[in-house]
Formats: sequence, C-alpha cells, structure tokens
Amino acid sequence: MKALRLTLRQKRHTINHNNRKKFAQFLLFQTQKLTTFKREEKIAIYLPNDGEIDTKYIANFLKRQNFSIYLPKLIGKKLKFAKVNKFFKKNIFGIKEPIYTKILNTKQMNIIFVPLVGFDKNKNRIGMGSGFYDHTLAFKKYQQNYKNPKLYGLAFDCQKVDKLNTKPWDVPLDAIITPTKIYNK
Ligand SMILES: Nc1nc2c(c(=O)[nH]1)N(C=O)[C@@H](CNc1ccc(C(=O)N[C@@H](CCC(=O)O)C(=O)O)cc1)CN2
Ligand SMILES: Nc1ncnc2c1ncn2[C@@H]1O[C@H](COP(=O)(O)OP(=O)(O)OP(=O)(O)O)[C@@H](O)[C@H]1O
Repeated sequence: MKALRLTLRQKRHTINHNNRKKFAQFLLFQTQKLTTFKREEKIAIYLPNDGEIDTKYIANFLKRQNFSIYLPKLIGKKLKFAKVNKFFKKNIFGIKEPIYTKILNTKQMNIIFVPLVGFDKNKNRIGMGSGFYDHTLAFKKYQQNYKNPKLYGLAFDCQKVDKLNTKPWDVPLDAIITPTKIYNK
C-alpha cells in the first residue's frame, strides 16, 4: 500500500502545467453534470497539495453564485469544516486553513469534495495515509442511507487503479469525479 501510494503520488506530480489547468477546468464541467448545487447547501472543498487536482474552478463557480465554501481543519485525529473568509493559517502539513470563522461538524455539511491519492471503480479511495478523512467519515459506514454529507472524490484519471485492497475503516465515496468520467454506480 505504501509503495502504491508513492507511485500514485509521483504520477500526479508529473502532469504538466497546461494539462493540469485543462483537467481542473474539465473537472468543473463534470461536477456540474453530477450535481446541481442548491442554494442552502454547505459545501466543503480542499486546497490542492502534493500535486492534487486543483479545485479553484469549482470554488470560483460556487463563489460567483454566493455559496459559502468550507475547508477542512485538523482537530485532533479528525477534520472539521471551517467557512472560508479572509484569514488563513497553515496547518502542520503547510496547508492553509481558515481562522476566525464558523466551524461546522461533518454531519452539518451537505457535500464534501474529498482529495485522494488513488481510487478504483468501486469508489474506494486511498488518501495520504493519515486517516483523517477515514476517521472523520467513519459514521457513514454504518449509516449507508445517511443522506448528508454526500462524498465526492476528485482525481486525475491517472489515479485510477484496478482494485484497491480495502481496509475495514475505509469509507466508500458516493461518487468519484475525474476530468473525463463520473463513477457513481
Ligand atoms: N488538500 C488536502 N487537504 C487535506 C488533506 C489532503 O489529503 N489534501 N488531508 C487528508 O487527510 C488532511 C491533511 N492530511 C495530510 C496528510 C499528510 C500530508 C503530507 O504531505 N504528508 C507528507 C509528510 C509531511 C510531514 O511529515 O510533515 C508525506 O506523507 O510525504 C499532507 C496532508 C486535511 N487537508
Ligand atoms: N475509523 C477508524 N478507526 C480506527 N482507526 C482508523 C479509522 N480510520 C483510519 N484509521 C487509522 O488511520 C490509519 C490510516 O488509514 P488509511 O491508510 O486508510 O488512510 P488514508 O485513507 O489513506 O488517509 P486519509 O483518510 O487521511 O486520506 C490506519 O492505519 C488506521 O489505523
């Protein structure tokens, strides 16, 4: 798993600037195909790190429509979701988190766009290996019909693998969106 994680991380780093931009723009169109955002929905994105696919086109689209956007904030082993405003502080991994702002629990979110290192067609994911998303989303495993939050993984197509060996704590996503495909069966 460690080796696979490294290989996939290296793969996403090799995508050049022009393709990176194009793929991130396609990602917005794919996202719009999957869902029509509703006015009152609380939506979490992430700030790209370690070569992850950029969310800025999705974020800008949501901002233009006056949606409130939230970002993950590390609190112990879990994530909470902090509303984006003017002020940020870097967490221990150097990723910016909003400060002086409203913080919501996972169950208060309607949509969480989840970063990932690798995925398979069954909507399993592996992340950076810290378990933050798995710990945070663990409740979804036991409440499959729990409507909120919807979990949408965002990835480059090259992050797909044939089959991931799932661990008992892995939480399958509701959909995975790439620049060319939506996995949501
Ligand atoms: N964009 C983004 N935000 C996110 C996550 C993520 O995967 N992507 N997270 C998802 O959980 C949380 C942060 N988890 C992270 C876990 C490890 C590393 C990381 O870069 N690890 C390095 C070692 C860094 C160090 O030791 O200082 C590595 O493994 O090489 C980054 C974020 C919350 N925010
Ligand atoms: N619900 C849980 N209960 C107990 N331990 C957990 C749970 N979720 C994750 N963990 C622990 O977290 C560690 C990392 O999990 P895993 O390798 O699946 O991370 P990941 O999905 O790649 O990372 P992330 O969720 O941060 O993106 C595991 O070794 C496991 O011990």
